[in-house]
Amino acid sequence: MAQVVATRSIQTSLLCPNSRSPQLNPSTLASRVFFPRENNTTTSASRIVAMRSARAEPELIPVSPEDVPKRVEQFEHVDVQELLDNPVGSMWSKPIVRRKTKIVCTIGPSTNTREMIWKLAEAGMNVARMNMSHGDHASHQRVIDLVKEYNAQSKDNVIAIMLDTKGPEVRSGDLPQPIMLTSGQEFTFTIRRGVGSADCVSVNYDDFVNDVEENDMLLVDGGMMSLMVKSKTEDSVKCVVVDGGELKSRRHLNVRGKSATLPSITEKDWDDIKFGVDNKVDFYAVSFVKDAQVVHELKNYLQSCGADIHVIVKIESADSIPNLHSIITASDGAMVARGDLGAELPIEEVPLLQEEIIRICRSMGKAVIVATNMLESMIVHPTPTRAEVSDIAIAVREGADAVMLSGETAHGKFPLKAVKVMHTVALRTEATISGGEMPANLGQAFKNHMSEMFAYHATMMSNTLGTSIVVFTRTGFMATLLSHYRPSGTIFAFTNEKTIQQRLAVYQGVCPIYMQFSEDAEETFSNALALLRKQGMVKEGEEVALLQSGRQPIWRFQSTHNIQVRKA
Ligand SMILES: Nc1ncnc2c1ncn2[C@@H]1O[C@H](COP(=O)(O)OP(=O)(O)OP(=O)(O)O)[C@@H](O)[C@H]1O
Ligand SMILES: CC(=O)C(=O)O
Repeated sequence: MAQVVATRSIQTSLLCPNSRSPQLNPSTLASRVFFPRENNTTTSASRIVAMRSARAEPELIPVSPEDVPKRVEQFEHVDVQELLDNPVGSMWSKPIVRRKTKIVCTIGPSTNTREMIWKLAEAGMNVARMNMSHGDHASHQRVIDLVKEYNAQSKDNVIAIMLDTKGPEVRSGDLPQPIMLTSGQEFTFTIRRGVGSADCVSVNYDDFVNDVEENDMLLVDGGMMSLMVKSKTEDSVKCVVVDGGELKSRRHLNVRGKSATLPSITEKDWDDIKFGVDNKVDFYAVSFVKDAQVVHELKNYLQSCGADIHVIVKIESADSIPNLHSIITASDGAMVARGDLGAELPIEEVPLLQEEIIRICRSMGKAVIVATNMLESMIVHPTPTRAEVSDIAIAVREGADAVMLSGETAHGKFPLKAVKVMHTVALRTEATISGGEMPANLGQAFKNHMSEMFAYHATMMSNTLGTSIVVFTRTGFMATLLSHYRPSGTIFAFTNEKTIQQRLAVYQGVCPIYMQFSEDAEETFSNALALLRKQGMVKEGEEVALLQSGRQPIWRFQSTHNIQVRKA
């Protein structure tokens, strides 16, 4: 499967404070982790390659079809010392390390074909996002059908579908051609329709004039250009250009520090939400949520149509910040939508808010996605900037469930490379996050609840033994609970509901697997272990922690709650 590229020894040897490599200083890191690419003498690295080829082939699964011949490169992160020290064979009985942090890809003109959806999925996409600000229902329908087709034929991978609402975006109107704006010149925005000249353009929002005041800063495209408000008339706002540039048609407009007084869910959004219900998407990403009320409204609507779709709130509006707790409490997860967030609020607040939103979501056991500009330069360049790589690493370290690509995969030149970079950086960063210890103190808050207690102890057990966890879940609840304790091993979540399998794709560390449950618990357990062995997800003889619990126990009579250690 796509995420699998290395073996567990990376995690244990690189990061365990008590292992043979106590400190990650640059010299030990270089010598212990990376193979020299060119060496014609017999170094440790070349001996390892020789040792490896003499053994049974390890479970290294290609990241993409293009990677198949490059097997040695995939070993770049194998711990050389551990290979040398361990007797032949022992290393390969440890669990395989999979990427835990999930990748959301926005699908657009660069990726909306069958071939590209398949390639993205094989490269590591976990969630396909459709931005309803662009395209039409027919084009989004094709993408949904392709993702469903991929899921139906894939044995060991599943892609969730996320519909991102347009929301109350304020945009400038159409222009016959782009206009150059220079610092110091005057420029006017008007609520009159159809205006597009060298010194004035329409705005798609009738209350624009009421919402802005003298000396407000208007940002175009999140700050690519800025204009200061000088005066207003009944239907127009006169500005002076501060930072100039080229103004194109239908550009995003934000007022620094202010949110538009528009409903979070517009008429178009309701139409798109209905489209999502008809197509049974897995998630809505709801734009410009300002309070919990709108989340309740959407959830009530979904309940009234019997739709089981989870709601991810996009935190991007200045007004949402004082209500963060109540908004996230009402939702199933949050997205740190850094584009608009950094336009409505001072840009230096973005990293602090990112950390805070991740912290709140983690404390509440909700999914959290970090979005926008993660590999922006890869829209046009084949390699990322170092700052972008660090940005991904920070989101992974902060504990995001998922990181998101926008223009990089929607209209970029290198969508597959962008996913591979994200995959590699996330995997490498995860290897530096120490595992094998007590799970975070989430358990204390829930210690009187049976499910939480079981998830906590299953995590403890698997961390102590260095195993993966196998969990059986009908509703997804136990798998998400385990995810939030962040065990070091993979959470193999077996479910007999396709919708649950798809939804679990966004959660950190969860590998969701669809399987029919038998009436007999024992038979189901052994079917699950056989399937894991057959797919190469665990090795013959590998130990796993097995958990069956939850609010709706599956086998009430035989095994309501249980944790076991089994050999696959
Ligand atoms: N379904 C689509 N059809 C056509 N183009 C798309 C589609 N989805 C995304 N894009 C293109 O990819 C770009 C980046 O996608 P993203 O989801 O970040 O859009 P955005 O945040 O609305 O950005 P913008 O402000 O440029 O609209 C969009 O600006 C658009 O040019
Ligand atoms: C993702 C998005 O909408 C933003 O960053 O503004």
